[in-house]
Amino acid sequence: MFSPPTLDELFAASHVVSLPMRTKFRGVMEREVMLFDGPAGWSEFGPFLEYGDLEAVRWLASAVEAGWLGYPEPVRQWVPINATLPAVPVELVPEVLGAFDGVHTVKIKVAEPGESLRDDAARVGAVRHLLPEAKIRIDANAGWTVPQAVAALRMLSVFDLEYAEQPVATVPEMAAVRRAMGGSVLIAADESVRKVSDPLAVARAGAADLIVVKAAPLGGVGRALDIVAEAGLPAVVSSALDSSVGIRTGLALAAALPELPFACGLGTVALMAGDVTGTSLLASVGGMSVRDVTADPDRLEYFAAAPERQQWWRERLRRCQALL
Ligand SMILES: O=C(O)CCC(=O)C1=CC=C[C@@H](O)[C@@H]1C(=O)O
Ligand SMILES: [Mg+2]
Repeated sequence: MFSPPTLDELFAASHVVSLPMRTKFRGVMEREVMLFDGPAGWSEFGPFLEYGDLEAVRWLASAVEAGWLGYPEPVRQWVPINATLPAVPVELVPEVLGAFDGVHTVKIKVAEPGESLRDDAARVGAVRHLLPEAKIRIDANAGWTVPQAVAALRMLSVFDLEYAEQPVATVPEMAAVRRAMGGSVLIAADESVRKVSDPLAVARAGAADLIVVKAAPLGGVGRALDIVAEAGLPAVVSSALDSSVGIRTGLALAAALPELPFACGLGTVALMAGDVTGTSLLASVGGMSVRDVTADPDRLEYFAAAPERQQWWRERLRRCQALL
């Protein structure tokens, strides 16, 4: 029987770092996470700062599973990876994509607050121009209403989209967009899987063609594998903007899924200007080999968060551990 770590064991294994970003992503220029040096390997607890404890506790379950139990047997040793393009101005597109090696698939953020469909079309068009053969997927992070999504997808489909991720917020809205598009653009569910009490509702409602799965928000690799099996839909593994330690967990999920029909969004360390290891998990020639990651003590010290932020994370850990 697995006996989970006590709070004292978690405290003793923990390190809080603040990693600088190269490009603003989710509106932030730095990513704070807590890492654990667990008996089964390094693991990451990095719910975004604004998340409440009930959501954050799933990220802790994932970190405990990874650090104290380890990962399931991989069924593949290499995972195809997409480049991720934040909602940057068009003139920055070549530079941001230049950080990714061997780009066959690009995920582009669209529907950013304060931006217009014209900005989205310019960004997607710039990628299509730069990479005529690449697969292009877009992610609206629920930024559109149903009519806006239908209009946007009709317009952006001229650039040939692999799929559109979370165009709208709710499951019924996702179903409405999917119906309206009639299969001309595939619909992927992200927030409708990872931020809801029932991650299978979207599949049951026939509201998506595929699901995006992220190990930490779903409570770990084991639970994510179960969700994919039960959903019965193709799955894309993606990151939560993690350090290489957290990416390792996503990689374990991608490596263990019986089918992996899409490139995975695990290349996001390329968007960061600092990492906890000198051998970052970065894609090369469009993919990543499955391997372990160890945090480097010098980097943990160099990127250590300010004392008051460490305290904030310890309080969060205390509250979430009580909810596990
Ligand atoms: O899937 C990818 O290409 C990268 C990961 C990614 O886009 C995300 C990571 C973390 C938070 C999210 O806002 C975002 C997403 O919505 O998928
Ligand atoms: Mg998404």
